[in-house]
Amino acid sequence: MVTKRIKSASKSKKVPVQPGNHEVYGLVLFAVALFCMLCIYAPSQYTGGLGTSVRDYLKDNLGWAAYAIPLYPIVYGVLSFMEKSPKTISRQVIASLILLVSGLLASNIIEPLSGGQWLGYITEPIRQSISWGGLLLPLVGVTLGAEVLLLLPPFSLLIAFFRLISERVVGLAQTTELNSQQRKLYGKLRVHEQELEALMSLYPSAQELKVWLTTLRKAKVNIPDFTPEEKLQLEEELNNTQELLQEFSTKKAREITEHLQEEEYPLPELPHELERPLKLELQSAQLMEGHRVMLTREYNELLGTIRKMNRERDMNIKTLSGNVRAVQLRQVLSQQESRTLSWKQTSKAVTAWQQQVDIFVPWMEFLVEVAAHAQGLVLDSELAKKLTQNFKKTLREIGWWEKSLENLQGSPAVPASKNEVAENVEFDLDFSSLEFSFEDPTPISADPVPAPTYTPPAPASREEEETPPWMEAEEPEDDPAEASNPLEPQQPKANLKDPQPTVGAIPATKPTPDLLDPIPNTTQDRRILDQMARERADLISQTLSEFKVQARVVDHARGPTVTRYEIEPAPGEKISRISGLSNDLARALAVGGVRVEAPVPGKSVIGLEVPNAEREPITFHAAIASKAFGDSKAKLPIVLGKSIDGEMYVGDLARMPHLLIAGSTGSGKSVCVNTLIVSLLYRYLPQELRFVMIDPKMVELTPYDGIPHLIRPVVTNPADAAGVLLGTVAHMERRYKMMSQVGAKNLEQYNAKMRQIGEPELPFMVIIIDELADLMITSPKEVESAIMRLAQMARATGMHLVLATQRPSVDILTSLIKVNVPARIAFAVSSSHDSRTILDNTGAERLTGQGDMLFYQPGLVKPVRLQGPYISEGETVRINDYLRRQFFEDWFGEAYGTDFDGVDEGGAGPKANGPMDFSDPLLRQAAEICIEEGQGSVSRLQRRLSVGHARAGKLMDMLEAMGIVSKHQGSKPRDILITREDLPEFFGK
Ligand SMILES: Nc1ncnc2c1ncn2[C@@H]1O[C@H](COP(=O)(O)OP(=O)(O)OP(=O)(O)O)[C@@H](O)[C@H]1O
Repeated sequence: MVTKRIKSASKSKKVPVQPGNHEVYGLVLFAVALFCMLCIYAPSQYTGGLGTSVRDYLKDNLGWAAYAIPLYPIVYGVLSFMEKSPKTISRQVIASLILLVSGLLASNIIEPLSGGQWLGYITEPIRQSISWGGLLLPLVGVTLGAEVLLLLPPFSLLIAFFRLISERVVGLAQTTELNSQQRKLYGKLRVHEQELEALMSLYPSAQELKVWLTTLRKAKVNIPDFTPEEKLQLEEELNNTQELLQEFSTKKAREITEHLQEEEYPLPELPHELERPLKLELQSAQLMEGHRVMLTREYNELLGTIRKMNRERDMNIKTLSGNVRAVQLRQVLSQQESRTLSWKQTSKAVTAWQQQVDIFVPWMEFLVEVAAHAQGLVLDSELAKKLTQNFKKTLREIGWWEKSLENLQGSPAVPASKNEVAENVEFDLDFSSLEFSFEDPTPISADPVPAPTYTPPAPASREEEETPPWMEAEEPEDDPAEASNPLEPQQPKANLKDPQPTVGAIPATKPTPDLLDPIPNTTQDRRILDQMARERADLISQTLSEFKVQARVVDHARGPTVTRYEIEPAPGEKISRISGLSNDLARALAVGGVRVEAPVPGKSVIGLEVPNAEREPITFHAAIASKAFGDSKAKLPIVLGKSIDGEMYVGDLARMPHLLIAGSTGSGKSVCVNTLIVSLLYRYLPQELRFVMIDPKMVELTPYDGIPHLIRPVVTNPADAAGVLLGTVAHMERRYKMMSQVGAKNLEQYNAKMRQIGEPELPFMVIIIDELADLMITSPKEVESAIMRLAQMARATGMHLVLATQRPSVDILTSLIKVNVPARIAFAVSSSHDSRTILDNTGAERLTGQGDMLFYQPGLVKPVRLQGPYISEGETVRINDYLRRQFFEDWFGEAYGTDFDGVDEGGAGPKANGPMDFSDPLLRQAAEICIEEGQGSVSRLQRRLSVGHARAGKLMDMLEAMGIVSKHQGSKPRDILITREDLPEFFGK
């Protein structure tokens, strides 16, 4: 239509050219053009009144287009002179007019009336209503002008443009779809590849794995060239491979399970002689009683270790019973391997324990005879002397002492039974007539007594295991058996000093430092150390100058694990040049690695941390004896470690308010977790602080089982952990409600109000998870969301989280967890990537292990390097044994213990109590415990039987129903209504 219009327009503009007239037309047109040019282009003083009016009129109405007007008469004038038809140029003229109008429209929309008044009538309403959107109109005009010029159908350019856009969009969508299919394939391939690599690392000789892996890798390279059909085919093949992999893993799992089922860790048996205390009025019997207690405790420890191994094995079998992947196979295999190793040590310890028991048991009978003998007291005092001098040696000489007893003058009192003697022996002897000389081994009779021939048993290896690492290199003095033998009389002495019973309940008190090993004397020769440091400083300066770095060592600070050399760069020298030389510096100093801290906070120097040739041991005992811990005002003080500047860092878990501990295996996490726990145990009674401990590895936290601070037994099954965490979240919400009811904003305010009205206060709660990865693998969503809720909200309620993991990967330390757990401890890791995952910073890859850590919490400029204190297994066992015997009025456990029993699988709430089940195998034991302790307490049962609060509660209800304990009497423990002798009536013989 537009072309038609253009054609008709060109027809209407037809200029008749007559021969001879064309010059006239030409002249007229030139005259018009000249007039227009004069009016429009010339300055106003040359144009006169008419010219100025014409120019003003044109400029006002046409804007800048007025300057183009003279061109048109000139063009047509030229055509006339050349006798050409105006038709030849009309199309271009029309096109130029359309473009001109479009231009005017555009400029009017951009700047009002810059394109003249006439078009302003059209553009003004457009501009006011759609502003710059009105530019679309001139744009259409421009395309129209171009189409006229290029002889194209109207709007064809616009149509072509939109078609192009549509095609591009469609093309892009198609490519995206293609890419996403490809990406999916790559993703699947990667998953299979990882699984295959993991399986191959476990079974390197499995040929089929190699073949599958090669095929997969080839396919991966060729994917871009695959047709869609080939891609579909590949997808199918991948599904098949997945099945094959599953079959392979299941087969291997079956094989491992068969081995696991054969794995047996027999429990040692406690001879019945050791079960009852030695109640003899003899000095030597008191010493021996101490030894009996120690043997029983060792037995319990061994039992604990072996049961743990059996439990771990059962867990392994359970893990392998479902659909297994390489990660589970690896976990089970590595646990099996470490179990085999630890069984080697445990079985040695069992043999050593058995040998000690074999030596000890005859003594119990012998002491009864001594007590029964008329002149036994003489022998007793000498025996006690010898035992105090050298317990182990004396113990081995029972033959000699038996002979001595036989040779004693006077006759035995011949008791009716040995037990009677034990209970009622009375001595009425005159020793003045007796003349004995017990100068060892002088026989007391004329007959020579043969020297003891007993060969002492090999010393138990337990003590060796517990030797702190810094003592490893030291040679034992004289007789190693002597030095580390538990038969030495420290234990009996301690028991003699301790007026409290070795079994049964004692009131809750904080543990005393004497339960810890003595602080070792480690004074190192300062002068030698300074000399060494100076030599190293010279070496550093020399190495720097060899690399043409202008810097010098200005000072040094010797920490327990590393020495920090402070380097001052010359003006203009870049820090990066010095940090870039860390490997060269490590080589020059002949150390494994150095860490550069640039700059040292608060100083204008660069710190170069170089491992010390010899570590300074930091013991937990020394740490809690420090001023920093003693004077700490922290609400929840935890010993973290000693800094390079020699300062003991004591953190406040309440302020952190949650802590993440990560590092590779063997770097010191468990020791650190232990020191954190024991720090709190030294500060708080169970009424003031309670723990929830989750330990899927079943090794690290289980020694705490049974201590009164635990609100429930240590959770070792990852499947239960999510439920317990949800229960903990529910308890937190309960605390919020309780706080809001009394208008308290936090635990401190709540407890202050409770104190005022004489109501019991709520304890702090510390939730410890050692190993987070195991939980995140079992039920990642539940665990993550429970941790999130606790981390975000628990602070005000006095509940704090400590999370430990040896897998610092992003699927375990998710960004959500990291955001909500701001305080971190990083132990040695293998790569800077791992360090970044933990600390969002590099550096942990340069740590030296054995408790060397980087600690960060909000408020610190950067992570601080600390050496964590060491606490041995023996020390924790001693503290736990001490705490296990404690009794306290556990109103909190009675009231809220069930919150922590976990929730049913359906998440319906705490596990239901259910009907009374008098067939509970622990019922008799529960009754015995109550009788032994002289009172009935649910929390005591819970701890001593290692059961949940709900089950302990049920046991107590049953005891009440049977008439063994009295009814619940408010805050007082229940009375016991029967004696031990009555027990057979209830439970049979
Ligand atoms: N603070 C410390 N001081 C001295 N030695 C330490 C310290 N912490 C750990 N060690 C040494 O490192 C060993 C391993 O420590 P630990 O068991 O705590 O490592 P871990 O990181 O928990 O390992 P895993 O993850 O395998 O359980 C300890 O047996 C001890 O010899």
